[in-house]
Amino acid sequence: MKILVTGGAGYIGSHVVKALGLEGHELLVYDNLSTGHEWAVMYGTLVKGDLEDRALLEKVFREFRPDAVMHFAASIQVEESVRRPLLYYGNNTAGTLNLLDVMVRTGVRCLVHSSTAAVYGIPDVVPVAETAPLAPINPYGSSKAMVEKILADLALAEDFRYVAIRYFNVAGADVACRLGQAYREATHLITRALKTAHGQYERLQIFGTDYQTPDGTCIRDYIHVDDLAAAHVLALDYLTEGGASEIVNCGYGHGFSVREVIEAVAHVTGTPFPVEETGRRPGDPPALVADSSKLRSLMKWEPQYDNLDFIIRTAWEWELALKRRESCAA
Ligand SMILES: NC(=O)c1ccc[n+]([C@@H]2O[C@H](COP(=O)([O-])OP(=O)(O)OC[C@H]3O[C@@H](n4cnc5c(N)ncnc54)[C@H](O)[C@@H]3O)[C@@H](O)[C@H]2O)c1
Ligand SMILES: O=c1ccn([C@@H]2O[C@H](COP(=O)(O)OP(=O)(O)O[C@H]3O[C@H](CO)[C@H](O)[C@H](O)[C@H]3O)[C@@H](O)[C@H]2O)c(=O)[nH]1
Repeated sequence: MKILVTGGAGYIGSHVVKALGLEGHELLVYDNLSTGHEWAVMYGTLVKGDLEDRALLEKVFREFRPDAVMHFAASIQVEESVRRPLLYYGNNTAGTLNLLDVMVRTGVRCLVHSSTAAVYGIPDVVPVAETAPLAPINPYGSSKAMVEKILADLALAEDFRYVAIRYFNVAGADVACRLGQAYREATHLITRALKTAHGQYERLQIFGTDYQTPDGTCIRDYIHVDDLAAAHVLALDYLTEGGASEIVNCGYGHGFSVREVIEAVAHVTGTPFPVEETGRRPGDPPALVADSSKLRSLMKWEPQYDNLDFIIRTAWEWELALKRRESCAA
């Protein structure tokens, strides 16, 4: 199949491009390279373009004529979204509207969409199922919840089907160490902790120790990026086989606190590092853990890397490879 992948030069998108390429699909990656990298696109053609550029987007759709779209392009940081809400509504909500408009006008009817656990806000029940109410507590989550609503309305109005996958906390790197997170500044917990262990940062801050959790720090469901990539391939197969529109959670179903992650990073790297306890980060819910039984039963998703130490080890090996790459380039 011909698949157009927005944001395919980014962290998660590049792992999905790898998985789709291995399946033999023909790929076109549409990415503005704001946080993504040309070297991360292992398969297909890269077109540098922005979701805002509707004319270019439409030209690319008319020339490539995709059978389906996978949509990763977005702004992704919870804390930044609290400071810069318009950036998030613009890039994530309005940007997706542009994409959907072009899809409808060029007759492309299948979409796999990156949604997020942040749409739940502070769920009453954890692990949280897809049926839980949407009550985002930060603009990032709201920008994605709005897209879900737009998708539902569009699927009613048009011959259009989608799978929205609500990812929990994506972590780790390609097991063959060719891909991984590569941002100028790390904000995600595991990457930030690894870079601190490596000496890039003086200390790791724990954002909040007074949450209603067993050790007072936030709990998240950390899922290996290649397991998430596999879920995308399954979602595409599901749509291709005529499956109806669906929303599915993707996580392992158990969480780790910030303190537990820090301990695991120190253990895997063999390098204890300075930690500072500080105040809460705006927009953070106390605990997010997935009930992914729907993804497992409907799409036969069977994760392979449900092991925090393994996830951290792949990210650590990638971090060391990235440092070697940077020092060769310097
Ligand atoms: N990382 C996580 O833990 C996580 C969790 C839940 C959901 N998600 C979602 O997964 C998707 C991918 O996230 P990621 O972690 O790979 O982030 P990322 O920043 O690595 O990837 C985003 C990619 O989109 C591109 N991009 C951004 N805005 C664009 C625009 N306007 N036009 C064209 N390209 C644009 C960037 O250059 C980048 O390559 C996002 O939609 C994000 O909301 C991520
Ligand atoms: O230096 C740090 C970084 C993070 N944290 C804490 O670690 C936890 C995880 O934070 P991340 O920044 O790694 O991830 P988030 O949970 O904020 O968000 C991630 O997962 C969400 C879904 O759960 C979203 O989709 C989002 O895109 C993605 O970045 C949070 O409690 C955060 O406060 C720290 O204590 N110190």
